[in-house]
This record gives sequence, structure tokens and C-alpha cells, in this order.
Amino acid sequence: MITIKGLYKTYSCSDGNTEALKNINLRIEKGDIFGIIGLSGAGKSTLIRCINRLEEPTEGSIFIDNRDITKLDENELRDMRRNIGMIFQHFNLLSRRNCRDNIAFPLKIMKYDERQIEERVDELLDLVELKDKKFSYPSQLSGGQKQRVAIARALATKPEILLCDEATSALDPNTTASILKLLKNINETLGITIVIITHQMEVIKEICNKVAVISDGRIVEEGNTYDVFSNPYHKVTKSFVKDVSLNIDKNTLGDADDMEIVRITFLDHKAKEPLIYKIIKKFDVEANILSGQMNRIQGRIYGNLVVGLRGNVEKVDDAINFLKGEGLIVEELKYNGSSD
Ligand SMILES: Nc1ncnc2c1ncn2[C@@H]1O[C@H](COP(=O)(O)OP(=O)(O)OP(=O)(O)O)[C@@H](O)[C@H]1O
Repeated sequence: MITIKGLYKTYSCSDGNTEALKNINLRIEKGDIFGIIGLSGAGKSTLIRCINRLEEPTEGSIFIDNRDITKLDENELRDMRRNIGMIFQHFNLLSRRNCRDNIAFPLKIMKYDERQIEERVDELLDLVELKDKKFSYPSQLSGGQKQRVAIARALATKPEILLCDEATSALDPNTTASILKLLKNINETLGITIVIITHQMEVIKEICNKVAVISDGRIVEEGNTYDVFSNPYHKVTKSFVKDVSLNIDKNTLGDADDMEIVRITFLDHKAKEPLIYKIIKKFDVEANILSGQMNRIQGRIYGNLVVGLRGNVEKVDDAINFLKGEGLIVEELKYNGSSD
């Protein structure tokens, strides 16, 4: 539904050029909740703002339903934007207008009549569960309530796509959870495709079915959220996962020279099987669990363990091969007092 091909964006300033996006290629399917995660300055905002041309791409194409939106003139762009709602980190509500008027704003521009506006505003207030705040002003609302009004406004023209620019970054964890639940509900019940940019791993884990990791203007990893985060390969992705690390003082570890230290990743049902117990029994190796954690992505679990294996070299190899054969991901870690 949204296909980005060879997208570049260069900002030209008096003190030089900044290449914010470098050859971005992405495909976002209808009905996806697609997350784009990256560190500060990675190019997230620039990318999402190119999708509705709040930012003009320097080079490349962005197809929405097979129409290259980089080629649209002003009038065509205005029509296209009705189909793309957007919400922001700081809500961007009109402070002198109440909730009703904020939500009605895009409908007035589209010249809906008063009756239609009233009906649509009530429908949207119902959707975001803020019927009782219809005549309140933004200053009288909490951050979460303001974002709900912004969501209602973004959906007023019945868009097929909703762009979320760090929409939960200014909210506390409970409010973030309730906004994410609302976005998921909107995606499921209205079939709206959602594109989210964020630096918050929790947001991606909670609601995005697909994810792309952006670093220094390039997509460095992408795929199904579970696959990407249960087995990350790029260092930026790993930093978001906050993988268990072997950050153990050598003194605490004792003599590690005769230990094979491995990081084992268990996916789904394998996380519940007693495979460490099995290798101890079957291969007569010692297995010291050095650190570990369980994670949940969209209801699916995966776990990481860092284990020191000690014993006959061949049996340790056999134990590792057995774990791999059982579908676990086993990485050998170099021991130098810190993880890779
Ligand atoms: N209007 C602009 N003029 C010049 N450079 C810009 C402009 N906007 C962004 N940049 C630069 O482009 C790069 C990407 O910025 P962008 O805001 O897209 O990153 P980001 O990942 O959204 O960062 P953050 O999470 O901090 O908002 C940065 O180096 C930034 O300094």
C-alpha cells in the first residue's frame, strides 16, 4: 500500500549539507502497524514527514496505492492528505478552540455542513472515549486526553493511513499503554494502516507487527517485529533489545578460561522446555547460568540466557549442536570481561 523506493533527503544549510535519508526502500502493507525505530538524529521524523510531503524528498518515489505522491501538484496533494492523518508528540491542538472545534477543524476546511460535522465529532469523541470533554479546552485536559483529541481530529476525514510522530514520547507509561490500546483498536476495527516512528522499544513491542530500524539515515534491519527483536543482528537493534549481556566481573566468574560461554535464545514454546537440564544429563557438561531474561513481543515470548559450559571439549560441542538442533539460537561469546 505504501511503497518507498530509493528515497533520499538532503538538507542544505549555510554550514553544509546533511544527508538525513539515504536510499530508503520500504513496503508497508494495508492494515500493518509499522514501526520505525531509531536513535535521536537517525532520520525518523524526516522519513515520516516525507510520507505526507510535509518534507519534500530530494530523490526517490513514494507510492500510495500505486500513485507516486512525489509527483502530485498542490491541489492533488491537498486531496491526498485527506487520506493521511497525522498525530504528533506535542499534540499540536489549537489552544483557543475546544475539543469539538479542534476535531471539527479539518471537516470545516472540507466544507462539511453543520449537521454532518456534529454527527462526525460525536462519533469520534465516542471512539476516543472523551464524550464528556466535548466543550473542554486543551489546557483543561491531561496529556493522554489531548492525544485522544488529536487522534480524533486526525481521523475526522476518514483516512486510510495514520502517521504517528513520537505520539507517546511525552506520556507516562500508563497513559502510553492506553493510547497504544486505542491505536490498536483503531487499526483492527477501522482497518487503518498505522505508521509509527519512535525511540521507545516498548511501543514497537506492544503494537507493531512489522518494524524497520533506522540508523544514520539508512534502514539497517527490518521484518516482523518478533523475528527482528528475538534475533537482532545490527548493533543498533541489539541496543534497543537491551540483550542480556555478559557484563560480569572476572573475579565473580572465577576461572573462565576453560568455559565456553554462549548466549542462547529460546523462541516461543522452546522457552518452556528444560533444555539446559537435558544437556547436563545427556552430555555430562557443567552449565553455569550467568544471566538471563524473558521477553514478550505482542504476546509471544522469547528468552535469552548467557551460559558458561564446562567439560570435555567434544561433549561441549555436542551439547551446543544439540541445542541448535532443537531450534535454539546459540552464539558463542568471546569472554573479555564484557559482552560483544
Ligand atoms: N530542517 C532541517 N534542516 C537541517 N537539518 C535537519 C533538519 N531537520 C532535520 N535535520 C537533520 O537531519 C538529521 C535527521 O533528523 P531527524 O529529525 O529526521 O531525526 P530523528 O531520528 O527524528 O531525531 P529525533 O528523535 O531527535 O527527533 C539530523 O542530523 C538533523 O540534524
